[in-house]
Amino acid sequence: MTAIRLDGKRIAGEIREDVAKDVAQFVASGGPKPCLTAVLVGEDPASQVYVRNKSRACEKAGIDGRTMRLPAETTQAELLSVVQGLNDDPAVHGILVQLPLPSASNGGNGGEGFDERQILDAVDPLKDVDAFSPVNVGLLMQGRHRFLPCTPHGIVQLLHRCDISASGKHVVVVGRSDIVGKPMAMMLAQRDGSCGKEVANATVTIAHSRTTNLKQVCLSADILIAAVGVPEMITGDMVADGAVVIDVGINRVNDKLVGDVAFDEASQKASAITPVPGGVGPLTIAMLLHNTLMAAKLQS
Ligand SMILES: Nc1nc(=O)c2c([nH]1)NC[C@@H]1CN(c3ccc(C(=O)N[C@@H](CCC(=O)O)C(=O)O)cc3)C=[N+]21
Repeated sequence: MTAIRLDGKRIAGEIREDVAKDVAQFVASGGPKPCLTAVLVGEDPASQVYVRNKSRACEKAGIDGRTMRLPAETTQAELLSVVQGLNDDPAVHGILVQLPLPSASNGGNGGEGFDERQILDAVDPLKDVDAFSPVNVGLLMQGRHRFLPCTPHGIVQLLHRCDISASGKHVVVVGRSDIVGKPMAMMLAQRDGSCGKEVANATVTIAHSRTTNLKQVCLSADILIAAVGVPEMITGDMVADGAVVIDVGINRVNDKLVGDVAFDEASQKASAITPVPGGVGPLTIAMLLHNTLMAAKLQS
């Protein structure tokens, strides 16, 4: 089988157009211009690229995309007070603290390294467009979400818009991060998904680096979602014939972007697969715009 390429970039474009129309309507009806402020600490080149893409996407959607740049040596207390200031600023609807924060060896927090959890916990849950705050994670767990985390939500939108049902299927999520793996599993297992029942009601397995017999587990997946951050770790022999493969990995290897899936091999087995770049990444940004508009609506 040769897989269909799931065009995340095109679908992200559709979502961004929808958001732009909604923003225009919201503003025309007297709402404030939605404003997203990204806080970028230090000079990590990958983070700079991401933050730049994001602010360009904001402008195109009619959203005020601001970036606050702080030096790596910023202290934990200073960063907390920056977040507090954004919480208190009524003109700011969405706050995103770009991760990872600079490590101790990169001079983060004056060489001590940041307590990332404490920073993320400080973001007002109503402005938490990443959905990283424990309040929003808890609401998601209970099936009464406000914001959905951008990457898993983008994947749900992709499946929905490509008419790929997860209902009753076995989904294997490789990776258990708070940002992707855990919320992804929860969203697909839920009774009422964010796009209706077709992208919900899955039987979900979370696999990870300690999973015994990872290959066999992956081979049992109807839908295989790779979110491990290891370049091309999922090889063709781990993909069942006809499976749908979603690659969340964005790894820079010798100046080239590669996913967590060995794309060419996996394409020989899968029925559908997302490329890297042009797959899940652009959807993450589209859903961030969606959440920013939602934040502006919630606050006005
Ligand atoms: N608080 C926070 N929230 C995040 O959502 C967040 C973060 N921190 N830190 C970094 C990661 C990474 N991330 C990406 C999003 C889109 C692309 C993306 O659009 N990628 C393009 C390629 C871009 C390129 O060429 O470099 C693609 O896959 O086609 C990549 C990476 C969001 N992150």
